[in-house]
Amino acid sequence: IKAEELNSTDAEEVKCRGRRQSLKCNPDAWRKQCKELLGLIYEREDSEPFRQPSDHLSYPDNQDVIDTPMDFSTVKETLEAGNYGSPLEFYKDVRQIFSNSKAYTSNKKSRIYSMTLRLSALFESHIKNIISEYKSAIQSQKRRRPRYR
Ligand SMILES: COCCNC(=O)N1CCN(C(=O)c2ccc(Cl)o2)CC1
Repeated sequence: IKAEELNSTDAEEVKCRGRRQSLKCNPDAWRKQCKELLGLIYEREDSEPFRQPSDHLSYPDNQDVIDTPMDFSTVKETLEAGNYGSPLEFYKDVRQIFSNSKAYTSNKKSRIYSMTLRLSALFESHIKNIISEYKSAIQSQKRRRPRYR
């Protein structure tokens, strides 16, 4: 069979199988990428208040009870234990950290809250590519399922 006779999905698959597992085709590449992203976050002083679980109760202006506490050490442990099934689950937990801080503070100018704004800008700029590469790696692994009427 000639390469041009393959349809796009098969061609993708052949491309992925043939080549050593490059980032594009490797559905597990996201774990390492998320670890590196966490490293970037830990380098930022802005992450300091979020590296450990916070005792929310001791903060006077706690508007809402935080029903899902989250912090970066918990995210790090979950990732290193292999307990995230996809970068989307990682994304969900990290976003929880930022939304807790927002729910937490009464004034949007609070110092701690402004730290999460800078952190989430950094996070969002990196996580986008990790998730889209993951989705395309999954696509190229998928066999075309025959459609049964
Ligand atoms: C040194 O770190 C100890 C653990 N962290 C911690 O206690 N906190 C971080 C989470 N947090 C807030 O996001 C927040 C928003 C507005 C106000 Cl105020 O606080 C409350 C305080």
